[in-house]
Amino acid sequence: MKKVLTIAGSDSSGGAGIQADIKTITAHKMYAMSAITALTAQNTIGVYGVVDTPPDFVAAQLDCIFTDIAPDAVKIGMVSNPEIIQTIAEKLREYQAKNIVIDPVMISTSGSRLLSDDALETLHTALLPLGTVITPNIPEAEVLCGREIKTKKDMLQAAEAITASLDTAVLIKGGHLSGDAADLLCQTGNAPAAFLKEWFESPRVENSNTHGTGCTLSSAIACNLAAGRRLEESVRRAKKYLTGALKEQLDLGKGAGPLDHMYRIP
Ligand SMILES: Nc1ncnc2c1ncn2[C@@H]1O[C@H](COP(=O)(O)OP(=O)(O)O)[C@@H](O)[C@H]1O
Ligand SMILES: Cc1ncc(COP(=O)(O)O)c(N)n1
Repeated sequence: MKKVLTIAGSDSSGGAGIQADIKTITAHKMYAMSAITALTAQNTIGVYGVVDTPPDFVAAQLDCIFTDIAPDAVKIGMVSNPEIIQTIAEKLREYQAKNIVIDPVMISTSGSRLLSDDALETLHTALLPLGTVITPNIPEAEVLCGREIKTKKDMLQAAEAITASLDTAVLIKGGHLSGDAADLLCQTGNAPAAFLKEWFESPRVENSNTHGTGCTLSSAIACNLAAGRRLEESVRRAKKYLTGALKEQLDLGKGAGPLDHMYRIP
C-alpha cells in the first residue's frame, strides 16, 4: 500500500483542501495521512473564517507522521503564514521527504486570500525550491514570475522564468484562460538553461462547479509519483482523473460546488 501525506488546510464544506486531498488519495486506492495547517469555515460560496494551526503543532503532526509511517509522496496546499512555511520546509529537509508536489495556494476560487501578504517571500525562498513540481494556476504564476499571463505564449515564458528561478519543475494550470483547459509542464533539461516543455490539454468541461480542482489535481499527481511513475506520466494521469471527476457533473451547494472525487479511475 502506497502512503501519501497531504499538508494543507481543512475545508469544512469538503470540496477543497485536506478533504479533497484525502478523497483523491483514497480514490487512487492509497493510504492518506494529513497534517492540517489551518481550519477554514468555508462553503461553496465563500470563506468565512480561518484559524491557523500553531507552527509547533504543525511540527508535531509532521514528526508523528515521518517517524512512524514514511510517506511515498507529499502534497502541500494552503500554508497561510511564514512561520508555518518555515516549519514545513525544515521538517521536509529533516526527514528527506521525496516526491513533493506543492500547490502554491494563494486565493480561493471564491476570492478569499489564503496566504498572508508577508508569507510570499518565505514561500518563494524556503518552500517552493523543495518541490519536485509546483502547480500554480495563472494568477499564482503571475505572482511568482512578476508578469501578466494572457496567452499560451505568455504561459511558455512564465514557465521558463519560474523553472529557472526555482530550479524546480513547474506545471502552470491553464483553467483560468479561455478555450481548452491546457496545462504546461516545464522542467530543466540536461544542458544549462535548456527547458523541456509539454502541454497537457483537455476540452473545457461545461461545469461551473470547480471548487477544489487545483487541490485534486496536485493530490492526484502526488499519488502517481508515489506509484513510481515519471512526472510527465503522473501529470497525464492526474489530469485524466480531474477531467473525469469534473465530467460527472456533481452539483452541490449554492456556489461553485465540488467535484465527484469518487469518479472511478479507468
Ligand atoms: N472547465 C474545465 N474543464 C476542464 N478542465 C478544467 C476546467 N477548469 C479547470 N480545469 C483544469 O483543472 C485543473 C486546475 O486548474 P485551475 O482551475 O487553473 O487551478 P486552480 O483550481 O488552482 O485555480 C487544471 O488541470 C485545469 O486545466
Ligand atoms: C483549505 C483550502 N485549501 C485550498 C483551497 C483552494 O481551492 P479552490 O481554489 O478550488 O478554492 C481552498 N478553497 N480551501
